[in-house]
Amino acid sequence: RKRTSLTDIPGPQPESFLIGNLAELHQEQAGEADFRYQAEYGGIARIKAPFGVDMLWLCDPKALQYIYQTSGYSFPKQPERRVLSGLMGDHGLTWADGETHRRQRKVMLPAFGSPEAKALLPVFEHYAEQVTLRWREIIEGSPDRMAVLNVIKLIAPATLDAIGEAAFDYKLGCMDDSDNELAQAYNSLVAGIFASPSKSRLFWTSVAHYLPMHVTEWLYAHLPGRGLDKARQNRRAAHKIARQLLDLKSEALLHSKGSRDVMSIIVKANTSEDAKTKLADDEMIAQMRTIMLAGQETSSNTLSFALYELAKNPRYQDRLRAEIQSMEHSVHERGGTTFTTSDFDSMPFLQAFVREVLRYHPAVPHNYRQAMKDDVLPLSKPIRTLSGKIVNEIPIPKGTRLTLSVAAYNREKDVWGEDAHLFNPERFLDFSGKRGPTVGVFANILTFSGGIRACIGWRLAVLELQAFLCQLVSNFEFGLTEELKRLRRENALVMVPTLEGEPEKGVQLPLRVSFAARC
Ligand code: HEM
Repeated sequence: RKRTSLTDIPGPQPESFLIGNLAELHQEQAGEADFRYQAEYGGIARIKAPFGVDMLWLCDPKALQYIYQTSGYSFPKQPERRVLSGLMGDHGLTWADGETHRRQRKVMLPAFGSPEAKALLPVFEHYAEQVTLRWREIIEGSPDRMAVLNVIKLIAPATLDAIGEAAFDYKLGCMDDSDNELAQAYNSLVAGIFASPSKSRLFWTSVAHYLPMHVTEWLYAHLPGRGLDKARQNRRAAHKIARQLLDLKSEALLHSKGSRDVMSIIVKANTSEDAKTKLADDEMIAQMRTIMLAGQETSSNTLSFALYELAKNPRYQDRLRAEIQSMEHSVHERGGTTFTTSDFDSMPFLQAFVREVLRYHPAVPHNYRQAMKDDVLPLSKPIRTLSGKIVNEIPIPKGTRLTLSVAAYNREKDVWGEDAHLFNPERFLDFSGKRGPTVGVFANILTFSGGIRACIGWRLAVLELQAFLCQLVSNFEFGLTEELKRLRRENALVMVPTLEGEPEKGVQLPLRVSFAARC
């Protein structure tokens, strides 16, 4: 009854009093409900949570800028979402809020700057090469020198190994041994836990915010269930390795042998903190698990969708390959064997393609926040309320729950042009630079989020995508398969590719792969 001010905002009909609009947002493919709301209501809509509670859904650039950038910590994550983050990454950075978040992020930031990311390029190039060698072997042994590969299943262990080495200077060995405990623990992790949620699961996940957080945490730690078992198994496997790594890093630092991996830098930064701001051992372990998850599923899914777009758009595939192979010639001419980050920067189509993939296929389609106090959201475009008023700001009461639509912002026509729903890398080639308010941390795309909670690893992610794409596109040609007519962009907190009718098989993206011609 208190939340009367939201009732005047137009929005979609809820499916029922118990489930509100949650089913369409989470059971349909990622972004589908969002695109409908965007087309019908513009940048903001009232949606319903269980028990008829009003929430806001939004993709309005000015409102998003206010929430992510301007308001500091005034829009914390929703508690039930934090508990899910805790399930996957303990009390690490994706779980933390307010002062705890500020303290943790300060210790972690020095490891994620531009020079630190650049120093890790050889790691990504190495694992991209390993994937290339594997695929070569498979294709050479296949009839007609063409194989249908479930690319995501083959890329995921490589990106996990890459993050292991980049973040911890440790060879996890998931590519060599798929029975490896850690490889198993991360195999189809988010899809196994969060894909295709039933209505009852959506209901309980949402109403968990009526319970104190520690009670929900206890329930997740003890309730039976295949998804929860998978999360607990992941926790055990990740903790075992994280504990060993933390001891190794601390020992190395004592002997002044710290290396350039992310965790060594964090361990070092932590030693300069005073007792009050220092991260405790369990927080350090939580960061390691957070980085393993945040840095792996997102990258392998994005890379897989990138290969899918190339298969779908042979013209872009040819153009990208020509640019990469021509740059390879220049590298060889100067006596080099691998690309540098400046080489990547000198490939305009690669830059444009990576941006367009990130825009079009955001690995995290929604962010969830709530208002810590009564507030007013500014809007880029006025809306007409149900009572007929034209308003360009929306007063919201303390506690209002917000679904921030990354998927829809990335398709905003005012920002990206009339063809925003078209996959078109060329938009980034002649883009004038005027896109409305600054929202996202990279190219103003919201995929890495923005502001004080923006993805800390975005530079690493972009480098990794570039390194893998250069190797794979230079060596292989990608084509579509019949199965891809059933491709789903599954909303499993992280967006993952699955095939309609085969949810039990987990992530799938079967492509025809053959050797690429050399120009
Ligand atoms: C394509 C790849 C990636 C995408 C799309 C992505 C996306 C995101 C998004 C949307 C958030 C904000 C989540 C929220 O506020 O609820 C985030 C946070 C985070 N990401 Fe990434 N990420 C990627 C790669 C990486 C990599 C490679 C790392 C580390 C090596 C990483 C580490 C983190 C961490 C630690 C956070 C928490 C930041 C904070 O709350 O302060 N991510 N990421």
